[in-house]
Amino acid sequence: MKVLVSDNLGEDGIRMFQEAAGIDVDVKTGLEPDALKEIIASYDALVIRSATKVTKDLLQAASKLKVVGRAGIGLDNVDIPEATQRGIVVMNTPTGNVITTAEHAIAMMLSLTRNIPTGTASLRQGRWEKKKLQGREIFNKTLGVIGFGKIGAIVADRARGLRMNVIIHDPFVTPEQIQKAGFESVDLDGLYERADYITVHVPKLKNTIGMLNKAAFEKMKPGVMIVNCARGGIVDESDLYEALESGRVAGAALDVFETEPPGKSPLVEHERVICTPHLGASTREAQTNVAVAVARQIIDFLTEGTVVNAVNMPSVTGEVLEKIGPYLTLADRMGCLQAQLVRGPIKEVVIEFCGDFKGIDLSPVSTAVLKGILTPVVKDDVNFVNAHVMAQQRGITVTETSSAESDYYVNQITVRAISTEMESVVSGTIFGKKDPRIVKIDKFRLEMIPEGHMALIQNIDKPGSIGEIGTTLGQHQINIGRMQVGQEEEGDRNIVFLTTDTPIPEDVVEKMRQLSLVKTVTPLEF
Ligand SMILES: NC(=O)c1ccc[n+]([C@@H]2O[C@H](COP(=O)([O-])OP(=O)(O)OC[C@H]3O[C@@H](n4cnc5c(N)ncnc54)[C@H](O)[C@@H]3O)[C@@H](O)[C@H]2O)c1
Ligand SMILES: O=C(O)CC[C@@H](O)C(=O)O
Repeated sequence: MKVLVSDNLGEDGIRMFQEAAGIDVDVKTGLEPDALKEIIASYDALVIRSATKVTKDLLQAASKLKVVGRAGIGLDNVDIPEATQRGIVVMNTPTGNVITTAEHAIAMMLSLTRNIPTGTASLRQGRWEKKKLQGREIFNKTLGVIGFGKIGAIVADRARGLRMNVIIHDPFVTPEQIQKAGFESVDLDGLYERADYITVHVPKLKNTIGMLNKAAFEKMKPGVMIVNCARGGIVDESDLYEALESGRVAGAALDVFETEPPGKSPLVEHERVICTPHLGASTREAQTNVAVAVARQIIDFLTEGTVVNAVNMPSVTGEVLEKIGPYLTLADRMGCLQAQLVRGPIKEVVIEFCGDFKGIDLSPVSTAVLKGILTPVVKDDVNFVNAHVMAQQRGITVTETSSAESDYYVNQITVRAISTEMESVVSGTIFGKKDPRIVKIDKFRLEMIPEGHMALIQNIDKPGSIGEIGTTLGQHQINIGRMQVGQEEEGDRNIVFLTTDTPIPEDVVEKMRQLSLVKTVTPLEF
């Protein structure tokens, strides 16, 4: 078996590959995409960090490749759908660098509030600026932590040790879980109003890009300090620059950037901004942890077939996978749909299998539902191995039931998601041999293909209602690829599913919400 390590990997990991029986390892870092494409066909495994781009083009040339392993968390640089399509397992190491990154966020906050980098630079230029560089104590100040996942929870804990008042905003973790950890759960506006320091620890998702923007800065306490050691783009860089200039934001500490490296930007050069070049995970300890973890996972996979921390596959044989594959896709999409339909943190998930599932192992299918529910919230952190544990840690109870009866279809999966605010029920089945379809949402029957950019619209079933939706989208040059209409079993409402060629921008969604016969509009992404 041949392993290619194409990004810098901790020595301990490389040594493990060298010492593993039956494995040959080549370390070739910094290759241009074409050079990598030329050699990839002879490798069974590829080990990366963030520099190598595992594109569709590269995967097409990777005829022997069985596994891609990321030493670290982020998989933004891997075309996961294409890898899945080709049966290539994609793994990451979701826990090895979380302490290190949390410590970096704390270090950045302290350095910022005490002007340490500026003081160093000023001394190097022969100045002694005690008055100008006076700082602020963090004792008794309020730290707002956005995102109470692995890193956010450690940051909160360390800040408590520094005697800060820590408040948390995470709409996907129940307030009880946050209180159980000893912190106060608040809504986002409450956090903006009260926090002296704000640190973000959310994944980069459609709804977290630009989360800290002009509107958010305007709600914050004047003089707030911002820390971003999560992902570039979660804090809008040009809005941050303006907020620094206006004085609303007193300082910012950035480890990550919209474009990396950011080059010479006015933000990076701003005197009240301190920066590091994506060093959050860069400690000897974390790099050893992730290198050892990825090496162990890949060696075990190549020699024993064991799958650990795969984001795109459960631990089953190829033969079983062929049978359950369509159900895994269906379950994942149903979970993903529920995550987008449900308001408030989900407390309970009930998965019902009805009808004939002969020869199908249903436990990975349930896991796929949970993975689908959690992916829009935690992105690459959830996989087939940890989905159940992660659900449990978030206070989500999971129940499975099965019965031989199914009303409309040979078999049907129903997922009930119950949050603090509502209950949503979605049913799905497989059409033909492998085509997932959502066949019921609450009281509406339909046949929806869950893929691409979509919108779910509830409207009054009257002539003209669908026309006004089409006209609004047409006015904004948004092409409708597919439209499905579902009728309420009893009542006067319709449910309309649109698939569009491009995502529907927020302002157009707002316009659709204003239409006279439209009740609700929910944009969806699969
Ligand atoms: N700087 C670095 O080198 C470095 C290293 C590791 C991780 N990271 C980044 O740090 C971030 C956090 O990583 P993690 O391992 O703690 O992730 P995690 O998945 O464990 O936690 C993310 C948390 O964010 C919450 N969340 C999702 N959407 C939210 C929203 N709109 N508002 C508030 N909370 C929301 C989720 O519920 C979850 O609890 C990620 O962006 C990750 O990529 C950066
Ligand atoms: O490999 C790195 O240094 C980036 C680490 C981090 O952003 C991750 O996603 O794990």
